[in-house]
Amino acid sequence: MGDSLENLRHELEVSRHALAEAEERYARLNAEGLAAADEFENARKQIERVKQEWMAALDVVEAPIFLHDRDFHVLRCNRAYQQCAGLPYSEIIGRRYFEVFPKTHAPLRNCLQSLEKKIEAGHEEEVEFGDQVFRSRAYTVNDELGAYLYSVHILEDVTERRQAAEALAANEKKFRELVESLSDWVWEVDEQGRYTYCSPRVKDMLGYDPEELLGKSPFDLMPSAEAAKVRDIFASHIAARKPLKCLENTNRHKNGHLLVLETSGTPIFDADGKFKGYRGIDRDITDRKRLEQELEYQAHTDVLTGLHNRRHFFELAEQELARSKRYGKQLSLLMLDVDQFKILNDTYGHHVGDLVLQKLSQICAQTLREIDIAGRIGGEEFAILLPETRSDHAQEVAERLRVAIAGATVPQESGGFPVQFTVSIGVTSLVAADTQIDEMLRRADVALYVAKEAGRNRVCTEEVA
Ligand SMILES: Nc1nc2c(ncn2[C@@H]2O[C@H](COP(=O)(O)OP(=O)(O)OP(=O)(O)O)[C@@H](O)[C@H]2O)c(=O)[nH]1
Repeated sequence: MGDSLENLRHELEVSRHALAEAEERYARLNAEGLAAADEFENARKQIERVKQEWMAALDVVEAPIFLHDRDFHVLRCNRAYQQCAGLPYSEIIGRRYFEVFPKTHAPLRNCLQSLEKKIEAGHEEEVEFGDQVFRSRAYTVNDELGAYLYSVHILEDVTERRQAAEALAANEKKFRELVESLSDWVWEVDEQGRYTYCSPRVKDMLGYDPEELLGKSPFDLMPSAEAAKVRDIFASHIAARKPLKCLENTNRHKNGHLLVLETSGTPIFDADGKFKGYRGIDRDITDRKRLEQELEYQAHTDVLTGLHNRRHFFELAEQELARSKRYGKQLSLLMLDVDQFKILNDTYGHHVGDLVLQKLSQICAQTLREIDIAGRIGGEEFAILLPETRSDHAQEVAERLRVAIAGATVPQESGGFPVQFTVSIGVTSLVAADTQIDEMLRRADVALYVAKEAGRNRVCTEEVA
């Protein structure tokens, strides 16, 4: 009995201890529980605040943004998304985004890509929605262990950018077609004068593919003497950043022949005003130059004899007179007339008369110097200007001519004896009082008249006292 009481007391004592411990543990746990509940509540509030801040931040973003789950149900969306969808927040959440906005009837490709975990973020993708174009970016968000949490989708309105890009591409195409349809060669050079662009027309013009010329300079295409001549002209324009206007230059075709180009261009500057080179065109004017030269030759030349015609002789003579006076140089003039030309024509025919005039011109060309100026100023009347020649030397030249002409013959059409002919020559030289070539011509004419009167086939000089 005593033992069982003792046992009971012992058990009571143990139970009392256990109870005290339990009470103590309860009190401790209760206190911890309350603290945990507080902590939980604080954390919940903090999470809510952060969430609101994030939503507020997303709302100010102009691009539509939404979060969705694996089944494409919208979890959250910003204000821009609601505006695009034309629905309030409450009517969007929980619906599949492609049935709301953009209504593509199926998930976007890049969204599927990121969900399939092939890539963290899907490729950018353009989505057309009505008149608008959006650039879609999709991201998958996972927890630390890699488990899927949700997807984020950003849609950026790129309608204007795309329209601008399309307009630019259309403009570029138009420009390229225009450039390629031009008969001129369009080019660009950098600040060093090296080609950075050549239109395909250069192939027809110079025989080179455009790529062959990139990095080369225009002077590489010119004969070296021409390059040296033109380089200075180009250089002065470029140094002053002046437009190049119709600058003529001779170039060598890839196959070797020469052609004349006309170069025009304007300087190019970047947005900061820094000089970046020139852009312009080259036109092949070879045929035009040839025609111009031909016309000029015809306008200046006597058809029968090939000497300067009357008008051109007077132009050149006036220039020479002015130059001689300016530099104090000597200048002499010969007036030369075929003797009895009328009889010669009447006797042998007009054709033989023409041959006489041609023969006489040939002898002049052979006897005179390069700088002498010979012109046919009347039917059988010739004038010869001898620059830097004083009177006695001019008389010698005239005498040499007279003798050479007297020794020449022209054949007859009928095959008879060759025909001889003579000339009379009047000589005069520049004096300080002369202001126009007419004054010298008048004196030479007087001398010529004297030569004719004195019996022809002779040289006479009209000196001024
Ligand atoms: N064959 C030929 N004759 C021409 C040409 N131009 C002028 N004549 C002739 O040249 C002749 C000039 O004759 P004139 O002015 O009387 O002089 P000329 O007979 O030479 O006599 P002088 O001068 O006194 O020695 C005319 O008969 C013209 O018809 C031409 O291009 N060809």
